[in-house]
Amino acid sequence: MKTFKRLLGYATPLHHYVPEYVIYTIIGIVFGMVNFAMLIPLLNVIFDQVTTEPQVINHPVFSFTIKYFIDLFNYYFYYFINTSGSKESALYFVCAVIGICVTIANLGRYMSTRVVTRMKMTMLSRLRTNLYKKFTEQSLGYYSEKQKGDLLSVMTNDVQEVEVSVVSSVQILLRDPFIIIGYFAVLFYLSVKLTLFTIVFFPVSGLLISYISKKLKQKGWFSQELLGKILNVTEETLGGVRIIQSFTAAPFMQKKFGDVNYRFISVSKAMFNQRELASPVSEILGVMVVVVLLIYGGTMVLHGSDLLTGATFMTYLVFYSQILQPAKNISTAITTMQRGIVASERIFGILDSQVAVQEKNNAQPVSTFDDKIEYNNVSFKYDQQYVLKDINLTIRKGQVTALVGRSGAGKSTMADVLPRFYDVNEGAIRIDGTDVRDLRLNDLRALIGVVSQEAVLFNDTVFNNIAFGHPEADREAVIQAAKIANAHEFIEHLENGYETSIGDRGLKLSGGQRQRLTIARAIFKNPPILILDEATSALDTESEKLVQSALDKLMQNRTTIVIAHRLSTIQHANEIVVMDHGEIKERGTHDDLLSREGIYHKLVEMQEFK
Ligand SMILES: Nc1ncnc2c1ncn2[C@@H]1O[C@H](COP(=O)(O)OP(=O)(O)OP(=O)(O)O)[C@@H](O)[C@H]1O
Repeated sequence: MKTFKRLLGYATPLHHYVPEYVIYTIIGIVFGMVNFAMLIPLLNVIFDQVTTEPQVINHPVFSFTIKYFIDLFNYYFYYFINTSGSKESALYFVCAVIGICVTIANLGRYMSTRVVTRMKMTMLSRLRTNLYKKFTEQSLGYYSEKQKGDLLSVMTNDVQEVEVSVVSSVQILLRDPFIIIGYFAVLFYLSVKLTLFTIVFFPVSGLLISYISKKLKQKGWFSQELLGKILNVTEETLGGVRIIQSFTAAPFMQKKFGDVNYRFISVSKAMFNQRELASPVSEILGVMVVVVLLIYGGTMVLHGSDLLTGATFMTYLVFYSQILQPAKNISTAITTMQRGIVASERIFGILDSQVAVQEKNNAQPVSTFDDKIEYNNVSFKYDQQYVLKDINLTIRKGQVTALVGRSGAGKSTMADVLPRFYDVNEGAIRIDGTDVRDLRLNDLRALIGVVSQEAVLFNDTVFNNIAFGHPEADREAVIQAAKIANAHEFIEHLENGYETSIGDRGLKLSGGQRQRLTIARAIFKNPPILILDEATSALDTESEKLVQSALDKLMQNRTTIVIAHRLSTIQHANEIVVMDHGEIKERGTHDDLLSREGIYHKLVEMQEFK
């Protein structure tokens, strides 16, 4: 219930929808009922129950009661017979009333669905927006624990499930009980005795029918498990065709598959047959109920009860049949609602997840970097094991610091803790003496530019990729950045220049072009501190040169931490920090370190650097 209330909260303010919805729904129900009520005069006319003798009926005095409207109808009914002297004109009149009522009833229903659609769309759009916002704000640690597919599935499937199950169930639960109440009121009006009988009989039979059909439907989703087995055997086979063939094991595998397949087929057959039984069984039971009603009510009519005429009884049956569908709808809505609630809980699970890296309430603004970055006794772990152990490092303004070491040594982690993609577990990182955790998060990140190995670009124009996050940026500044990054020339040759859309993740560009665009993006941002993760994959010499010279220009006049893979970068670094198993093992310049014949020396010997 709490989840449900919270979901409705996403459609607020409810008063924008509820009164309108109630009015349209009532119009739909009332005119729908009037429509069926027209059966009585219609049947009476057709079966000759109406005399053409002139009748004196006075125009009723207005009051907001059912009686007034019945009297008004009767007034006109006989008015037409009296003036034309034929019953046909009454028939036309009744048909005209039916036509008008059907139109109004359907208009009411249509308008009410429009209100629901409006409310539904508001709710779904807000849910999606909030999820997306959370995805952009959630810290990186969260994403290493969660599967991307699961998160996407929440954004698509679960939101859709809420749409299908919760919203349509709510629509039914807000409408169909009123329909049932309304129709029961009319049933009482038509025959109290028969309705008292129905009222006892209806819920008992309804529950019985829904119980039996649910039992039949429920059985057997275990065949999903068998389907899984079929997939497993197939996957195993596809991965091992070579082995299967070389061991001439095809017949063996075919038999293995055949067994699983046979079991799946027989279980599925039984399951489908049983499921299909639900519908005829409930239909037969439903008709039985009507048959009992027919016998009971029919006997009343045959015995000439004053209370029930033939036409009234038939109308009664029509009204009664109209109750069955909403009753079924309500029972299905309650079950489907459960599914929707489970889906919403998954959505709320994400929305409620704690963001590990948060800004302090009294965080300090910062806009410049003046002196140094310090790692003071920094230790960090993702899970159990420390990945950074008691790191102490000072990087002075304007310096290039190269981080080198074997794969898994902790270089990327060193870089990631600076812009607070993760918070350190022990020690502190300070920028100009202030702990990064005391700074405003956006200010801190504005100081730092990140150029990663993988050129991450977005499906947008070249311009928007360079001026990422600043669509209003000055065109000249963007072009200038592209020029410095050696990208201007190739951009000019693109179909629409800076307005060319670069496709999904920049697939329309070459590897080197993508990298130069990411460099242009960093140049445009113009941060004082740069974290550069050098690409390891080789480009062709021409492209490599362009990228390298772009990088050199990017690094000019900046403080750079580079996860270095190129000897040229390392040689020019002011300090090389050699990491191993999360610790700084050696530091110094290239020549220093070579002469020490330690880890660095080995790395160079093993040609780890290009
Ligand atoms: N998100 C994560 N969750 C858990 N452990 C991680 C995560 N990222 C990295 N690690 C582990 O932390 C250690 C250091 O990883 P890191 O990526 O910092 O090394 P690296 O020196 O940059 O390696 P490479 O040169 O291969 O990128 C590794 O043992 C790695 O398995």
